[in-house]
Amino acid sequence: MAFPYSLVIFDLDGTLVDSAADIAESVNRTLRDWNLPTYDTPRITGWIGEGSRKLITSAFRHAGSDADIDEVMPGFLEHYAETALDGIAYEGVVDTLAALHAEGVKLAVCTNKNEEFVRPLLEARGMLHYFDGIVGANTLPERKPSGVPLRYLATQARVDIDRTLVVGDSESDVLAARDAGMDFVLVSYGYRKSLDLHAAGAVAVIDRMPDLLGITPPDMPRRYRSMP
Ligand SMILES: O=C(O)COP(=O)(O)O
Ligand SMILES: [Mg+2]
Repeated sequence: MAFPYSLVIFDLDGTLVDSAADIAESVNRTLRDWNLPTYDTPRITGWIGEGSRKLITSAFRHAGSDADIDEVMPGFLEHYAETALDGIAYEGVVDTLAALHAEGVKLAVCTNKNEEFVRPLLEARGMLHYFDGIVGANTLPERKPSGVPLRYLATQARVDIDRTLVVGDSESDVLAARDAGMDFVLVSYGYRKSLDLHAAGAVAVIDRMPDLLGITPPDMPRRYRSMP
């Protein structure tokens, strides 16, 4: 059966690429620079999802520091750049992108990672050439949980919102997809916090990316469905 959407917009961290350990390392290097305590990866993973500034702010506040984050950011972004290419694609991701691409489905990335880190990472994992559109945290005036970057990508791809699917792992993805009025699929393996996967209104919850190829959309267009 043909894939039921014409455009798929993927989240990056925790959806396509497992980057938590590298992000944690860049946070800890920054904490060390400021003589602050460091944290383990699961703890830091809980702060990922709303961009690098929120992430380092959470880390510094938990460490008891009230340092001016404007002063912290340059060093953090340097450490982030040092580790940004280390993320590993989750199992089956590249094959799934290849299968969708071969079917003529357009593909895009919408992430709260800064744009300058996105292309090099996708390139390093052999995925860059599959994507027509890429939006990072600093590409547009608004970022997830706003639906603006998702709508921008659909407009750019000339695909209707009803024919666009969002695939993500966290609260930001759910809120952005709902705001944009787009269907969404959640991966169960990512970096979500308190999100209840099965109550979020997803078209499907998948444990492995290749399962995306078998999803069936609801019969009813999204605007007629009740929201949770
Ligand atoms: O870097 C972040 O805060 C999260 O990035 P994501 O939107 O790709 O999950
Ligand atoms: Mg994510």
